[in-house]
Amino acid sequence: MAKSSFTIRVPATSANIGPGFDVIGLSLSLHLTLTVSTADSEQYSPPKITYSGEGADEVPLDPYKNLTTRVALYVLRCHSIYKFPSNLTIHAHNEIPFGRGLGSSGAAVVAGVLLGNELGGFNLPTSRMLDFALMVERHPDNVTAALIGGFVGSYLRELDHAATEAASVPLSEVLPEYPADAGEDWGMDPPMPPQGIGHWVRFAWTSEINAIAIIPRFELSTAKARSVLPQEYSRKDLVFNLQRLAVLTTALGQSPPDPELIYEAMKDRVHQPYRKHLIPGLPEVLAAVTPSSHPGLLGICLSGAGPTILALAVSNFEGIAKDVEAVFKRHGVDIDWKLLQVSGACPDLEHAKGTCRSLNCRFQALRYVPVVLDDA
Ligand SMILES: Nc1ncnc2c1ncn2[C@@H]1O[C@H](COP(=O)(O)OP(=O)(O)OP(=O)(O)O)[C@@H](O)[C@H]1O
Ligand SMILES: N[C@@H](CCO)C(=O)O
Repeated sequence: MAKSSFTIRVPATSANIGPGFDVIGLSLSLHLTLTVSTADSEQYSPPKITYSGEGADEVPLDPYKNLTTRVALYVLRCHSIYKFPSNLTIHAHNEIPFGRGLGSSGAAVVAGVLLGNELGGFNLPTSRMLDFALMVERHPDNVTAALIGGFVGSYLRELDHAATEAASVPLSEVLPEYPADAGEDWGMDPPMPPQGIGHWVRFAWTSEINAIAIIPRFELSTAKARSVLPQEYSRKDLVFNLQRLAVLTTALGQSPPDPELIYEAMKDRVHQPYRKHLIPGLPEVLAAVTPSSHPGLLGICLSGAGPTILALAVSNFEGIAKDVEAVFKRHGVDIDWKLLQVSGACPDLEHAKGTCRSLNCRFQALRYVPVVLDDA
């Protein structure tokens, strides 16, 4: 009886970093880890999921409802495999809090793509795996940083008419909640992702910069936080963000990092001002903690769609976190905080393309890159 097992580990991510709305993301040292095994047997038995850690009390354990396994099944079905392998067991251990702006859904989606790829033995290139992830989570910043690792910028290619249609299918058709007893008789084939939807580059990251995640104890869904954004922006506000984004992507790779440059470059006028009423205390938090009031701080912003605050700093981590906590407390919001590391940029071309999966990469920080480890 053949038996195989493997582990998939995908990092949390922080998107936007101030001015880079839907463009830049960082992978962070909190993980979603799947421990997977399959075993051949004469009789088919359906997948069994167990789950521990963040979200354990709310995540569905039915493989046809769970986000990660639905994504894996989508990848399998796109390759004409209509059911999970027999005797599949998955234990998910999750350190990424749900709905806080730390990319929990992006990590779950990327884990699903890696799982589908591994179960099917497809050996898909990274760019193709990103296509699948982008059919599910349609802004590229979290999923690209989760898949590639490090400090990453990405854009979506302008698709031709047919590809635009293919990529615009409603999520419910990409990921229907399959009835568990439907067997292979699904009706429609799933929509194939167009080729080469997302493109990315990994920026340099200075290893002395750490990330403080100050995490309010309430959830804010990305969908809700996106629904409050305007459809149009003034030229003034767009130029404000573009100027800062251009500086930020290089400034965070320079050693020693320059607090004056980075603090200003992490300001934003595209999403944070519109989200402030969803996060009590946000404007005060952003105004109260500066490099002059808190030496060691480089910059501060909303992490992803919030409500987590991301402070980048080289020292004084606890002092910064405690003062943000005090501001939130005045607004009746309790928080938890974590000191996290960001993966760095490896100058090796293979790594820069995101194809390196080595755990022994000499660039220490690459250990946060998502990995599939063969435990067999
Ligand atoms: N490990 C997981 N397994 C299954 N479902 C998950 C997992 N992680 C997240 N989800 C689903 O994703 C939802 C959270 O997604 P949402 O996009 O609102 O927030 P987020 O990804 O944590 O934040 P952001 O996108 O701003 O960084 C959860 O409520 C849950 O339904
Ligand atoms: N760029 C996205 C990230 C959400 O995770 C947003 O801010 O809505």
